[in-house]
Amino acid sequence: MNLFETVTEMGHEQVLFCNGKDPEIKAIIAIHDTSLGPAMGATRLLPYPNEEAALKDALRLSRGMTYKAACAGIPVGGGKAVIIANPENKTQDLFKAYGRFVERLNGRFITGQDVNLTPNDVRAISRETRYVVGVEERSGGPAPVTAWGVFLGLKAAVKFRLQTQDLKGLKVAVQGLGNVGSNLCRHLHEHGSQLFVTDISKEKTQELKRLYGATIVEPDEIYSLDVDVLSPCALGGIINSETIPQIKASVIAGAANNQLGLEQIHGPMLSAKEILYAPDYVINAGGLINVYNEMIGYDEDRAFQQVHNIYDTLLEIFDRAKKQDITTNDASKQLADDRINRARHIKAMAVV
Ligand SMILES: NC(=O)C1=CN([C@@H]2O[C@H](COP(=O)(O)OP(=O)(O)OC[C@H]3O[C@@H](n4cnc5c(N)ncnc54)[C@H](O)[C@@H]3O)[C@@H](O)[C@H]2O)C=CC1
Ligand SMILES: O=C(O)CCC(=O)C(=O)O
Repeated sequence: MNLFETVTEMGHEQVLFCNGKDPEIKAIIAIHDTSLGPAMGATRLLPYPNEEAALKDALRLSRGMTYKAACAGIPVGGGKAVIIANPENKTQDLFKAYGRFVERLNGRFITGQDVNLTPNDVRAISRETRYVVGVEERSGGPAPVTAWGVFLGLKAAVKFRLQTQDLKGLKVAVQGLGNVGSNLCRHLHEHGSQLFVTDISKEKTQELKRLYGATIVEPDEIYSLDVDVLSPCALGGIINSETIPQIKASVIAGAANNQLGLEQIHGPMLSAKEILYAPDYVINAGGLINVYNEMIGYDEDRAFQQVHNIYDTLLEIFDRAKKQDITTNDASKQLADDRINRARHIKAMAVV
C-alpha cells in the first residue's frame, strides 16, 4: 500500500501508529476529518491477519464516521482506532497504555467501545484519558440506541421500497445477535415481524428462538432466504460479489459498519437487482448520537429525538438516489459532503 497516496485519496488528516513495549501495544488511530468538530469513533480490538488489514479497517471506518456524523447532523468529525491483538490476550494494562496515547491527542480524538471491548475495558482506558465516551454508568452504553435507530431506518426502507408502514408479518433475516442485533429483534418481534436469525454463537440463536419464536438458520444460509429484509448486524464486507447473487430480500437494513465489500462495485450491483440498501453509516448512527449526547451532558429524550431523524434522513437519501439515478451510498455521500463543505466554508469565512 502506498501510504500517503492512500490517505490523500481517502482524505485523512492524520494517522497515528501507537507502538509500545511494556506492555506491548500496536494500535492505529485514524483521524479522517475534523471540519465539523473533534474526531469521534470507537476503538476495536482484533487479531488482524496483517498490519495492512488493520490499517485499511481503521482508514475505512474513520472515513465512515465522518459521513455518519455529517448525515446525523452531529457536530463532530470522523475517527476510529484499531488495536491489533487477540481478545484472549487483552489486559487492563494494555487499555491503560492505549488511553495514554488517546490523552496525548488532547481531545482531537474521542473514543469508545467497539468490537471486542467490554465496558470494563473502556473503564480502563478512561483511567488514563478524559476523551472516552460510551461509559455504561453515564449513558447506559450505545447499543440499545443504535438498535432503535436501525429499527426506524428499516421502517423507512420498507416504506420506500415496499410501500407499507406495517411491519406485521414482514420477514426479516438478522445476521448477528449481539448487543445491537438482539435489541433489534426485540423491536421487530414487538411489531409482529417474522424473524430468521443466525449467529456463530448457538446460545444466542437459541435464546432468540425461545424469546421471539425466531427460526434459526446456519450462518451461510442467511443471504439466500426468501425474506423481505436482510439485516446485517455482525461484520463488515458481507455484501459482495459472492453474496449479492444469492440475496432475495428487496431491502438491506442493518447495523454493521462497512457492509459493502467494495462500494463502487457492490453499490451498483445492488441497484441493478433493485435491492434498496440503507447506507450503514446513516442507519447505524444511533450509537454516535448517544455518545455525543453523553459528551455534552446526557439527556435521554434529546438523544432519542435525534435518533428519530434517521427515519427522515434515510427517506431523503432514497429520494435523492431515485431522482438522480445514483446509488443510495452515493446519495448519502453527497448529503454528507454538502454539510461538510458548508462547515468548511463557514470556518473559512470566520478566519477572513
Ligand atoms: N454497538 C453499537 O452501538 C454499534 C455497532 N455498530 C456495528 O454493528 C455491528 C454489531 O455491533 P454489536 O452488536 O455491538 O457487536 P457484538 O459483538 O455485540 O455482536 C456481533 C455478533 O455477531 C456475531 N457474529 C460474528 N461473526 C458472525 C458470522 N459470521 N455470522 C453470524 N454472526 C456472527 C457474534 O457472535 C456476535 O453475537 C458491528 O459491526 C458494529 O461495528 C455500528 C454502530 C454502533
Ligand atoms: O462509540 C463511539 O465512540 C462512536 C460510535 C462509533 O464508533 C460507531 O458508530 O461505529
